[in-house]
Amino acid sequence: MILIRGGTVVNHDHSWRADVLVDGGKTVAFGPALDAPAGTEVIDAGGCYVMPGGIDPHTHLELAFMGSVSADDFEWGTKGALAGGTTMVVDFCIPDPGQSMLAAYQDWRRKSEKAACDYGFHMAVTSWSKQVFDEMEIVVKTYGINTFKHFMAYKGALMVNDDELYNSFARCAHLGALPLVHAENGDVVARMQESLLESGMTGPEGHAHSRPPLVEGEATNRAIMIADMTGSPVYIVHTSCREAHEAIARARANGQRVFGEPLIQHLLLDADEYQNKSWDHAARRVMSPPFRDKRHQESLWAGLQSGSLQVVATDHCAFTTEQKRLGLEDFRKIPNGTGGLEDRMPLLWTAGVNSGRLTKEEFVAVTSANIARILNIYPRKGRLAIGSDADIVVWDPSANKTIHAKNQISRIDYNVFEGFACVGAPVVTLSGGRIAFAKGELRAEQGDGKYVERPPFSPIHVANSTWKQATAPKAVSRAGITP
Ligand SMILES: NC(=O)NCCC(=O)O
Ligand SMILES: [Zn+2]
Ligand SMILES: [Zn+2]
Repeated sequence: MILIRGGTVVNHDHSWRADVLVDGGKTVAFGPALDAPAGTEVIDAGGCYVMPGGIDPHTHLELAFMGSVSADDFEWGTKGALAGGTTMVVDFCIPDPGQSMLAAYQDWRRKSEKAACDYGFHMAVTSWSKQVFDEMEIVVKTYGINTFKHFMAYKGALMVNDDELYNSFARCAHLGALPLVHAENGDVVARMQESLLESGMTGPEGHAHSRPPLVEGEATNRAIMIADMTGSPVYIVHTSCREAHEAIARARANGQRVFGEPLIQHLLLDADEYQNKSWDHAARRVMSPPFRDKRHQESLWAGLQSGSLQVVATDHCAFTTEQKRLGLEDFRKIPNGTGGLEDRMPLLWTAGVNSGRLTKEEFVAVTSANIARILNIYPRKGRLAIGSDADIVVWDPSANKTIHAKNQISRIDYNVFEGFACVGAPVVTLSGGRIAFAKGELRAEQGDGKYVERPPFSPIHVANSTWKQATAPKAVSRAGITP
């Protein structure tokens, strides 16, 4: 047993002073002054907040992508996560061209055996066929995956067209699953890339110029409207700009079930980085969508404050400088992706809670509770309650941590947040009832994490489909043919 003594318990809707008792991987009791049964390990949480461990629903660990394999695998990615207060990741299972979803799932289960914290998968739909239609049902019913990812970008590789989106969203609606979308107009990006290269722009700045906010705003609108026509809710990953946020906010104001996920990178890092004279510096920051200017960052923060954006993730897809150099001659070949798993929670606390943009309860909402509800694993995850998984972070709001690549757990040789000074960090992370990280020391081992199945037909899905059925066009019943 573990007793967390003297802290303030913070859930997304309420905070109160309580000790927390953990037993057998679950949270079993709360109270103002709990006794420690014999043999109990006591954690002093005086002056600290005791919160649900973070859930990062957007990672790419050991992903074969753009001619390389992302450098953080399930072991190092999840160890970094735990050191930063995140206790569950959801990674994207992406079938190779022509590979069945079932085979891809087996590959991901093999790769993820090394995970040090709990994990789940989203399944990517990269083409449409009878086989895909059939396999989606197995993925939901047998593998416990209730989310399907669609790329509107990466033309010639992962991109799907509107017809495929429509078919897949409709299938998701039927199966009680939620479609996720990478929303950038891949056709337009490809044309802009060609013209920038023809004009002689080969460096990483070309990556940003080929993916302006309009490319994302257009695709976000399109995905949202296609989802509405199929009767499905939809979740837009890595929402990076005002145009995309406004599309989501507008749809929500119209009663549509749409969710938006800004990344910590897009909240904090500027488009200016791509103008840096150092090729390596700029290339290390190449990701899709690219970083934006302050106007967009302010819009994303406002979305988190007002509730029109619900989740902060990382899209952790880390490549070394050497891997980035695959694109030295042509920015299209720079592997897309950045890291952030270890840093998301301290950075968001510092820039969000310490600035007054977010309350500590809203911090819990956007780092765990909201996504747990969207993924239909709440309150097992995303809440401190009796019977919930003991995935807990003891958070010291006065702890100082300056981010340096030389101290990080990630396997890459730099950190896009290098030098950021954080105030607020985990002192202890419990994962599945065990101390995974304490006072700077990582205790979790590879393989400690468990695969988390997620049932379909979340309350959100049920409400949405009930409403859609009630408001669907109905045939007019007529007594006979009128001559
Ligand atoms: N985001 C990014 O640049 N890399 C990972 C793949 C994706 O999410 O698009
Ligand atoms: Zn993406
Ligand atoms: Zn991604």
